Amino acid sequence: MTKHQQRVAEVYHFFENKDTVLGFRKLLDCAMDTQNMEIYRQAIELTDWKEKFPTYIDELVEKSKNLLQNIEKIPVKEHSLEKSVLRARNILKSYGSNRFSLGPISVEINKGQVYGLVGENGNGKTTLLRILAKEISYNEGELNYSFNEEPKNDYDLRTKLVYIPQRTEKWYGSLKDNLKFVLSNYGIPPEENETRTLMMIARLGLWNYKHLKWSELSSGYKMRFELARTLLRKPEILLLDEPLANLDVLAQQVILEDLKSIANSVNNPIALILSSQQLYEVEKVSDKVIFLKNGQYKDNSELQSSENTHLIIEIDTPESRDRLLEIFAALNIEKLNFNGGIFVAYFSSQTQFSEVMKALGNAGAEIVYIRNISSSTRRFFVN
Ligand SMILES: Nc1ncnc2c1ncn2[C@@H]1O[C@H](COP(=O)(O)OP(=O)(O)OP(=O)(O)O)[C@@H](O)[C@H]1O
Repeated sequence: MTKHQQRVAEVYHFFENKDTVLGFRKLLDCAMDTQNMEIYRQAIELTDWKEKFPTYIDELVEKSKNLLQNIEKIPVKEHSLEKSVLRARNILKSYGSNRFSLGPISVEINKGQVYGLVGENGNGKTTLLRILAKEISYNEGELNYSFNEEPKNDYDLRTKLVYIPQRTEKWYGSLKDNLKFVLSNYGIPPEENETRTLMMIARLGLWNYKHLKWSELSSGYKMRFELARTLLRKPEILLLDEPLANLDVLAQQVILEDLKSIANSVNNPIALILSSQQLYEVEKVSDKVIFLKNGQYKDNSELQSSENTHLIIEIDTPESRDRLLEIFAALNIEKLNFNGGIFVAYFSSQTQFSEVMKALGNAGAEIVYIRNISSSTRRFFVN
């Protein structure tokens, strides 16, 4: 099975289970991979129909499966993912005006991979992203890229290597016209421009917003517009600074799922690094999570090492420390820290998470939430 066939099979599975929300977005990904304008037109028509009749689920499943049959027939060229597209070695950066210094940092990423960049405010996330994007200089180290083709000039480099800051600039006119303008700069003929633009609008969930102006969009949709504008230019490396800021939890999960899926495109995969404060959400989609503290680098591969086998549990509970210690007395508890309203309990590696939950349940403890953070980058924050 080719990767395209696998992705198509996955979408069939979604529709067979009537999971049309994520299924439809994945259907559009498969459609996009074909780079076939007839398929694009069919996908656009279906999106328009779906938005007009949002409650006709059975018909949507039927129509989507028909489109999938057409998509399946189109051969999709698979892009090799073997070579890293960005390699940074021992990067060091200090700002002359203050004592902050970043590094040494070494990062390597392939297309199709997603890296999350986390850390508290002011620990160097933006600085690192801007260095990797060649927007600011560094003092020491090496930074190399392997694009499909050597960039011809700075504009070409900025097409392949894109950094989207947290606050983006205001634009004028309608969302759709702004997107069409991007492709017209690349000399795409009008009919194809219209089709590619509408396809991108459909894929990024902007269908009902396409005629709106900048001031009429919420910040989440402004970010989606920025992504659409960038993706039309087919970047190879995408660096996003806090794309989840200002989004509600559901919107965060949706955009992360979308980003992961888009980065994993069969014929146009992207290496994606995004910074965020939303650790758990980012962890779910990331191939690697990088943690910065005072400019120093750590990543989640350290958490898999043999010295790090403790069971560490985060518990939000109104119970007192003494009460928790009593509940956990028989469970080899080593340490119980109170951290910003939440307890962090450290157990030996022999203790199982299920035993901890059982002990809490048997004692009738009141729990707001409980999470096993043993292999989460969250450990770097609480230590
Ligand atoms: N142009 C600059 N000149 C001097 N110092 C700077 C400059 N830009 C950032 N800094 C300092 O570098 C440090 C790291 O900042 P940076 O913006 O990279 O952190 P961050 O992790 O992205 O923070 P946040 O989560 O708040 O966006 C901070 O101490 C900041 O004051």
